[in-house]
Amino acid sequence: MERSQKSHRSRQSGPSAKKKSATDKKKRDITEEKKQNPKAFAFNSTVKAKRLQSRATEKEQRRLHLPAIDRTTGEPAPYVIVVHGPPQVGKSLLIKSLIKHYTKHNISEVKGPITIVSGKQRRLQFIECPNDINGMIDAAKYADLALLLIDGSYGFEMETFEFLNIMQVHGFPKVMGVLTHLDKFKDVKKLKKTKQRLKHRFWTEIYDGAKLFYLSGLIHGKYVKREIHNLARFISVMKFHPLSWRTSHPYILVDRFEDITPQDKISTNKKCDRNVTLYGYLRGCNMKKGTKVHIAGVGDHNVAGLTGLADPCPLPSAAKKKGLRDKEKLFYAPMSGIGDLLYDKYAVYVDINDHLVQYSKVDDDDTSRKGTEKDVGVDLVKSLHNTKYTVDEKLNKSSINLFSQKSYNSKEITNGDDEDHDKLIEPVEEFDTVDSDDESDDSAEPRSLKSNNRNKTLVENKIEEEREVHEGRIRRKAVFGNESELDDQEASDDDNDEETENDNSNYESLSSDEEEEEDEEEEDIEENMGNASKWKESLVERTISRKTTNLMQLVYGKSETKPDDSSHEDIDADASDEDDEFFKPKSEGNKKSSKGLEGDEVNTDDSSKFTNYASIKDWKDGEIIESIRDRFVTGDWSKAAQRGKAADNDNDDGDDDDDGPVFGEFEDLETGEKHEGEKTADANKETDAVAEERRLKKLALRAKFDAQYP
Ligand SMILES: Nc1nc2c(ncn2[C@@H]2O[C@H](COP(=O)(O)OP(=O)(O)OP(=O)(O)O)[C@@H](O)[C@H]2O)c(=O)[nH]1
Repeated sequence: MERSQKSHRSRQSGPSAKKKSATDKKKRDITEEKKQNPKAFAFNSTVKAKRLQSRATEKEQRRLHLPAIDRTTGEPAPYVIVVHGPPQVGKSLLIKSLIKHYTKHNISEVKGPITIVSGKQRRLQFIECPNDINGMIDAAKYADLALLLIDGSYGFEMETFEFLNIMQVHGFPKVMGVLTHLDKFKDVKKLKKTKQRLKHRFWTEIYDGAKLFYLSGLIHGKYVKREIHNLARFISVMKFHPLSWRTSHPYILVDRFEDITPQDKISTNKKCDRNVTLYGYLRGCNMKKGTKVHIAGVGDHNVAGLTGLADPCPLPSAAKKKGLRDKEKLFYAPMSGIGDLLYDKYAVYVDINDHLVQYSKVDDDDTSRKGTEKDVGVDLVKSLHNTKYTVDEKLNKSSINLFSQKSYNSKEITNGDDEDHDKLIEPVEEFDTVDSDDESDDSAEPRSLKSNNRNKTLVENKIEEEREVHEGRIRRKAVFGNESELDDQEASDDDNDEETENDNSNYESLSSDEEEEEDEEEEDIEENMGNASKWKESLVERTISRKTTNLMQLVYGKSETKPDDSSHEDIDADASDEDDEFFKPKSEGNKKSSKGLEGDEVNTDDSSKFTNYASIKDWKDGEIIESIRDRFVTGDWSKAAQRGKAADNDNDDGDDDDDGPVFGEFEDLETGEKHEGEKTADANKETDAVAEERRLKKLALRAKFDAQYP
């Protein structure tokens, strides 16, 4: 038997398909035609299509901005990038790493603004934000982008939130978070969890999706090249939207200053008025001659003259070519001692490299400076050092706190065996001066005692400040109210030996449970971060307590159309409660609420609406409703006293323990003077008759109404 061989399947695509003969091509054309599906790009689901469309529109809207008027003439001034963070977080190192990335130059120290050319059309000016409130306020005024450095191994510190608050006041510039010290984590899972936790917190504080960079550690004392590259790329392409106030006001970030007062003038009078030249890029709009200027931290001054100078760090030539050539990667940092020859109006300066001079703060203190001759540069730096000290001291003494503190009470320890001894002593002494309730022991204590050393201060927006000694210095940890609550709960719920929130490694304890599932993790984060669940709880409570009482129903009885049982019950319960409150002497009401606070049904938001379920009568019972009917205008007042008494007796049965004696008092007030009560009833007989008549009329009206609208 002959079997027909199965023919090869002809190729539909690829190079072999192209080699086919003309007839094949024809065939293929037909099949391709068939393949084309006219509905390929149509939508299947209308819901999905609608969602897609609205998303596209939203994206479009987000991209739209008010047209910004560009008042700048010539080359735009460099964008200012403020690097902010608590002490020792790695600000200088980040600036150094970024400068190295952009310019391929190493800088030994970061002092004052450092200008670099980052692209054909962009210059950047990096500046380290000082660690004091005044410095932060100034930085918030001129920052185009704020890099918020956060010590990942430690968590958020108060400085970050203080700076965020200041920025909110001065017009929020662009903000990016950078997590450092992540190499301190040994456990990968813990690291991951911490990253997530910090990211969510960061998002809550700024906006959902705010950029947060991770710097995983150091290589040869510098941050990882790849990570710095990514960060730099982000900064290079970032769009800066000008803040309206800034665009209409001229301002300068001074990157160099010289005291040009003649020497002889100073020698005759040390406190003479000085002439100072300030250099910097003019931003915002043009500055007029003769206007007064405000120098931050100095005051208002007259400008003797304004001169336009050659750009010390010009943009590369406009010739078309891709990228920057190394030659053009310019930078300018006069205060950091970088830059070659400097020309200005008064002189020409030749900059001598720092390592040739070698002066520093430490040498200064030791009075063994290496330079033998006194020179201006040394003096200048020395004066800068001095200024820095006084500002710090001033700040320490003034102890400004942005967040209001409910309690201020701190302990401190001294650390004898540490190389950072000097650093530690300084703030500790300062602490002594502000301590109100000091329980410190001056003896040298080991660092392991840090946990006892914590001190919590409640701040306004649910961020608590915890001062503690960490790595030989005092740090102000930011602890979030609900986070610590959660910790407490966890500590009490779990039998694990997890540390409580007061513990030193609180931060770690949060992420120490390794058996948790991913989704649980997410939940955990949610609870830690947002106050969502908390506020939702109180919302439900509030809604219940705010249910309006149907007075009409109470006075005129139930209508034909009954609301559903549960809500009816609620309404009645509330109403009875309020009535009780109204008809009871004050002491009774107070007693009730104080008793209630011990119970479970505490409405802490609105204690006036508090419900004591024990004393609730069954208001569905027609008899009980009848018993208070006469307490209203439409009721029969002559019987009111007696009925009231009956109702009260009912109540007495409910809870004898507490209410008994109080009700005696009540009886005294209302019905104790019985004759009087009767007397008034007699005297008002006529008015009662009128009231009765009115009541009947009303009842008739009601019946009529009910008949009309069943
Ligand atoms: N292990 C580790 N060390 C880091 C990291 N970042 C910075 N450091 C180190 O932390 C120390 C402080 O870094 P700096 O750059 O001087 O920090 P700073 O914020 O400028 O400090 P101040 O100017 O004193 O506020 C340096 O010794 C850095 O090497 C990091 O991610 N991991």
